[in-house]
Amino acid sequence: MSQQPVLQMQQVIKSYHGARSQQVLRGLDLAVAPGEYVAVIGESGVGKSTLLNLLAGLDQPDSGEVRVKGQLLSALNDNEATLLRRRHIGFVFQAFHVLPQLSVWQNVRLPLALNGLPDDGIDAMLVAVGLAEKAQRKPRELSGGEMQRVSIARALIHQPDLLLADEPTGNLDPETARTILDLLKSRLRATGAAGILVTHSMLAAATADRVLKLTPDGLIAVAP
Ligand SMILES: Nc1ncnc2c1ncn2[C@@H]1O[C@H](COP(=O)(O)OP(=O)(O)OP(=O)(O)O)[C@@H](O)[C@H]1O
Repeated sequence: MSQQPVLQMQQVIKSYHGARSQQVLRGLDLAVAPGEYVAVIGESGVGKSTLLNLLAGLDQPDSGEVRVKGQLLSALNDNEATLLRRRHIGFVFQAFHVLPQLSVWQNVRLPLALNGLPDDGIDAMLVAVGLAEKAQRKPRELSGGEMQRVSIARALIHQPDLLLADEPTGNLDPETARTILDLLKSRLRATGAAGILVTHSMLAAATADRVLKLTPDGLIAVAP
């Protein structure tokens, strides 16, 4: 990889110590180049959410390194980790997580406001995701597919380097899911962000450039 990876994991180990201890990730390595779109599939309980939480700096590995834009996450304090996440990462979730009291336009503006950036590009982004005419609507007036369009627009408006998508089409019917996956890919391409799509669905994963299967033995490349 000639450019510095936007995301790099090296020998990441993560265990949980509940009623019984369980090592979920056992020495994971992953590098994602700027602009690359990678899907991670894997069976329920194998550790996909655990992996995403580590990538987002929301949890810490027992050992090993996670770097975002070259910055070692474990070297950052909580405030620095929040700032890195806010500025450089966008999130899309299965449950949308749009704020119900804000309009579509205000939801999309949030990352700009949080980063102290000007309100530029919101209208163009809403056109790009097909929501220009619904800018003043509240989320309760939207369909599931429309809500996911809002969250894609919100995840990319501040031009993050990395987008993390956790089962983004899990709540959508197959036809809407297909449209949303196509939109996600085209918006990633348009903004130049790298993407990590975590999904159960091989059909969804096949829209990415590279598909990795998370297994108890690590990440294994599979043909898209
Ligand atoms: N906070 C926690 N404490 C203890 N065990 C946990 C915790 N979070 C996850 N686990 C366990 O770690 C394993 C991996 O969970 P994780 O949620 O990462 O899997 P997943 O691949 O995302 O699953 P799914 O596809 O069903 O969402 C599971 O066995 C789960 O029970």
